[in-house]
Amino acid sequence: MTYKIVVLPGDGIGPEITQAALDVLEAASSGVFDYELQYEAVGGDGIDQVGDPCPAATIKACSGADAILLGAIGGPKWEEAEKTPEDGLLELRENLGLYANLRPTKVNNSLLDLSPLKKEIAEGTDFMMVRELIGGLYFGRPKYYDDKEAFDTMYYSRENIERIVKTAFDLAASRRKKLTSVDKANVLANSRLWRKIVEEISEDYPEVEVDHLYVDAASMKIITHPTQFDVIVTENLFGDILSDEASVITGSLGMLPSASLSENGPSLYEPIHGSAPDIAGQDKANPMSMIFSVTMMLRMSFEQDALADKIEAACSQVMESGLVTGDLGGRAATSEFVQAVIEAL
Ligand SMILES: NC(=O)C1=CN([C@@H]2O[C@H](COP(=O)(O)OP(=O)(O)OC[C@H]3O[C@@H](n4cnc5c(N)ncnc54)[C@H](O)[C@@H]3O)[C@@H](O)[C@H]2O)C=CC1
Ligand SMILES: CC(C)CC(=O)C(=O)O
Ligand SMILES: [Mg+2]
Repeated sequence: MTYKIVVLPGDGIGPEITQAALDVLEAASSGVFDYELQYEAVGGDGIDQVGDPCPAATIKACSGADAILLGAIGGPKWEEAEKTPEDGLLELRENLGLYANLRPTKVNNSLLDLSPLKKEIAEGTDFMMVRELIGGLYFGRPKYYDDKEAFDTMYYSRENIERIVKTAFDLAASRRKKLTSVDKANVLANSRLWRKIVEEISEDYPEVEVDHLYVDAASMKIITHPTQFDVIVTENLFGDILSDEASVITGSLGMLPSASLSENGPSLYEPIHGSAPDIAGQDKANPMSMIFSVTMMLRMSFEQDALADKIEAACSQVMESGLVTGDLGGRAATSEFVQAVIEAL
């Protein structure tokens, strides 16, 4: 069977790390996993190519794919566009119904030196952040600003909270059976409903231990006690911020992949970071976030665990040898790192 993967390279370092990860996939998968790639435009690339950061043709191609890979979008060139690359990304997520964004923070214990945290704090860190992706402040209407005032709307329906919370409980039940719900229920009405629903749904998962943290305290505990977490579930904005914070426990934002799931359609895999305009086009980007996005795809969409293991083992071997990109304190170019991974396969 030949699987169809739709590739959305996007902007900035997006195309560079996408190509890097696809080179690794091609080298590793020969004779094992058969796929075809279809390239489509999104973000600033969509604006430049067809005047739309979320072209109809892209949505159509994604809807018919077995899986989707996205690099990153955005950059100064399109900041003043009527419809920005970020608007396009949100539209893509909403159109494809990608309600659950899974962001794993897993420290490789043989690469503890890469973490800015003390070894004894970072060692054993392995948690999954489940971020609600198509609700909350990023989508709520009305939304408005002029020179005198501005407002956004934070809105969640019961159904949308139930859906993400159940996904997180299912995941916790399949892991170490601990779920931490992060909210701001001491202040926000949204969070009060969120917390109530978490408590209700917990009745159906007696084997899962549940606790609640306010988002401010959670941001502190993720850094001081990262190993206390197994699955974290939270709303869109909090998850966006906390996952960038969590990523650096592994050494760099450039290490973290994600999987976005819908109820019935294909899943989308993308790094958690943005288009990094400050290093774009310089062969400096860390491609690990995209390589891990590919291995998440192999596991979750195609049950190709052995192939994913093989790619990750080659990456670990290269990083353990000290060959790492600048964000991890090294000097390797993206191309040099990828070549070494391909040789280590
Ligand atoms: N999903 C997406 O496509 C996202 C897009 N963005 C967009 O990206 C653009 C840049 O935003 P920033 O706030 O600068 O966030 P960013 O995540 O692009 O970069 C933050 C910092 O991390 C570094 N970095 C990120 N990924 C890296 C990698 N793979 N290797 C090495 N270093 C890496 C960058 O060089 C920069 O110093 C904006 O237009 C923003 O809206 C931001 C976040 C997510
Ligand atoms: C650019 C935003 C729309 C998204 C973002 O920061 C993210 O998904 O992490
Ligand atoms: Mg973000």
